[in-house]
Amino acid sequence: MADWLAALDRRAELRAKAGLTRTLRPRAAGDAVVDLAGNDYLGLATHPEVTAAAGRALSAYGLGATGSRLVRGSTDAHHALEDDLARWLGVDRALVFSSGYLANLAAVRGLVQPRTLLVSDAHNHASLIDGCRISGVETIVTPHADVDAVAAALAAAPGRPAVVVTESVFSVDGDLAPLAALHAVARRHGALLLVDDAHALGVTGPAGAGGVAAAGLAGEPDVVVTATLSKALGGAGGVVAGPAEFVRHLVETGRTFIFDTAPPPAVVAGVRAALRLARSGDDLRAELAERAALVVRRLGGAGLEVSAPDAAVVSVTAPGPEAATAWAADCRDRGVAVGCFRPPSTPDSRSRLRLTLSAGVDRADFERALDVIVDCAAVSARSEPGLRAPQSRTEDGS
Ligand SMILES: Cc1ncc(COP(=O)(O)O)c(C=O)c1O
Repeated sequence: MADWLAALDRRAELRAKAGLTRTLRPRAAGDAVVDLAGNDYLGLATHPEVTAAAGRALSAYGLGATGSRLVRGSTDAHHALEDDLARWLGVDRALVFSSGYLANLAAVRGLVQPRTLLVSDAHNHASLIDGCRISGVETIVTPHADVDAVAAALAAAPGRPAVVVTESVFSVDGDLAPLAALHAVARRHGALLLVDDAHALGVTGPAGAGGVAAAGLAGEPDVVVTATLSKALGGAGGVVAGPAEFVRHLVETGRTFIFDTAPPPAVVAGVRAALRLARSGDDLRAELAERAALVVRRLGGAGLEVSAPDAAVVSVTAPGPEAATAWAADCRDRGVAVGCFRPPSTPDSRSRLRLTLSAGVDRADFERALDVIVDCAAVSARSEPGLRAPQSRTEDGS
């Protein structure tokens, strides 16, 4: 075997020894699993209005955008979605990207000047971390959701431009950032606040407008919002939203906008239809909140360690990476897909199952899935001494 391939094999062996092998599992169209692993929070990915809108644009424009918007031209579908996003988020202007990852890279990089200090939460998503890295400026990583640490970092850099970088709903445990407090601290120090609303858009805030809107910060001139269009909106793509001058700056200088093929018009049109449904989806959001509380009652009641039910993401602690893998595999064998998060996909050394809730999953299937997760924890506990066996069902069956 060539040297470089042998070196890769050795690294794969090390990952395997640490229980951190990643493998691709098959997924069939319309498979019958109960999906607690995807991010289709409102069940809009398959909504007939969404797929019909995408189908019409597919017929009109074809499969792909065929180029970046600056080179190939900017379709009505892209502009219409951006106008709707800007109105929904309460900002001047929005710009779509072909993924949330690329939107975050552009947003962070677009906000920095040579002397800028970035202050980034320790639990931030990889795309924000990479945005800080490619920006090439000093980055201080502050302990998770620690407003005092953010204040101290800003106070230690008087007179320097600074950006506080955070998610609103953190992607691994679903907990909320203290956005109002972070904004107050940022403003006191003349810093900007960049918020990734990926897991909040459509799920929290007035008319589902996300965590920034929920914190009363929509349209603030020192706040920039990013989000993915691939979770509650059920499609693909990302958005950066904020002051018109900043969006113009990204159109003219954002490398992941300029040098990337635009998101396909069909997806953009589908996402726009999803946005209309998400805005009026208070009933879906109420259902999600009920389900999150039910997870905590059922799994917490069975003695499992569960994160706070703040949004549509709830994590359940596993004793280690191998136990997490076995637990998730057992669930899958019984028809329930759950996320299995192990280092380095976790912000700390703790492995978890991550349950992402969807109002689109049948309620009875969802409740049965919770029983499966508890049962499988018991099975895994027998083969893995570190995993605490759950207690029996609570009396009210929740
Ligand atoms: C918090 C957060 N930001 C950004 C992204 C990236 O979005 P996309 O999948 O559209 O690239 C994700 C995950 O998908 C995420 O969880």
